Amino acid sequence: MYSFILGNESIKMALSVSAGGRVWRKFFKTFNFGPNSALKRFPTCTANGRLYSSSSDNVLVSKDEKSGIATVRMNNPPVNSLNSAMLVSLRSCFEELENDKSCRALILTSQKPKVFCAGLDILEIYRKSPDYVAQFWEKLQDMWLSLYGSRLVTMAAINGHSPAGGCLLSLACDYRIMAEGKFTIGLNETQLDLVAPFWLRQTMVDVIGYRQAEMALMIGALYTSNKALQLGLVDKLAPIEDVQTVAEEEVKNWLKIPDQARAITKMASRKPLLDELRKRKQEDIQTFRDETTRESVQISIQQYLEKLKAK
Ligand SMILES: CC/C=C/C/C=C\C/C=C\CCC/C=C/C(=O)SCCNC(=O)CCNC(=O)[C@H](O)C(C)(C)COP(=O)(O)OP(=O)(O)OC[C@H]1O[C@@H](n2cnc3c(N)ncnc32)[C@H](O)[C@@H]1OP(=O)(O)O
Repeated sequence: MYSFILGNESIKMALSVSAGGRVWRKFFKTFNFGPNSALKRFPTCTANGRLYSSSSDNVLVSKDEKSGIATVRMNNPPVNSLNSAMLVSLRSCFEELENDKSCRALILTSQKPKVFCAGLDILEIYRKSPDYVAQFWEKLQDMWLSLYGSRLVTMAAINGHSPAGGCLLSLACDYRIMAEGKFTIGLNETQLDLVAPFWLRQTMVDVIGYRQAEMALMIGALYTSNKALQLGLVDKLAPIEDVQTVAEEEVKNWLKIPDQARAITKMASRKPLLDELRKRKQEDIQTFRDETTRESVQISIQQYLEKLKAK
């Protein structure tokens, strides 16, 4: 049912055949669309009809064959923090769905309600070697490129807290539905003495506008669902138990729009930022590695970890 990835060429070919031709080919040529990856295979994924998951089960994927809507559930207890394995699994799943020509949309959510994603696993950047940190950052870049650059309708069903890297995931999607209540979302990096990279800052500006983004980023603000809705950081609220259903309804509306026109329009607006990161990937890795391994930043991270544990 699910074919394993053969690389970028196969998706170009499959879609240009299935969607009948020239327009798709031109589209791919123009936008260098699809996974930006040298990755040819996933970590072992088992496919049995509608449900499959990565070998470590940290990302669970199910797909409704009739509608072409896939649901990607993050499953890395206790708080879905993004460690290396998680980043690789997410990217693999996004790419697999991207290359599945019967897939039209993905809903990203958490298997564990109340926490959508706690952001980067802080332990992955605490007292690690510069090389380790650099590799970790590249995994984040690649995962982001595959989600932000996806041809699919991408919907974040934010069923809980979504700080920092959780907000990054949501911002990479086309539409965000968040659980009502006491949950928070935002880019709180400065609170950890970290600086959000240019591509993340830009998505925040694109979504909520310059003034609000500048302020939010400087003070590392975490917003409640209501405030996030007011700012446009999320598009809709729903009771936590309904977030998934509301997301499915919303996706169905989006799928009334012809895929090709929608995807080309999306790519036209996202291409500059995608290209910019592809171009500056090594520079961005170097900055992250150098900034994160600075002793003063390591001390701030340690203090933040202690605060978290003491909570
Ligand atoms: C000039 C240019 C420079 C450029 C580049 C330089 C730097 C760039 C740097 C960064 C930018 C990258 C963008 C992303 C950054 C990040 O994501 S950093 C991570 C930030 N995340 C947070 O601040 C969230 C912290 N967590 C929480 O607030 C809460 O856990 C929660 C609200 C998500 C959930 O609350 P609870 O359900 O109450 O759960 P607990 O708090 O009890 O947590 C359970 C358990 O998990 C541990 N934990 C929580 N979050 C993390 C995490 N992010 N990483 C690792 N571990 C985490 C927590 O300590 C508990 O552990 P135990 O006590 O059970 O051992």
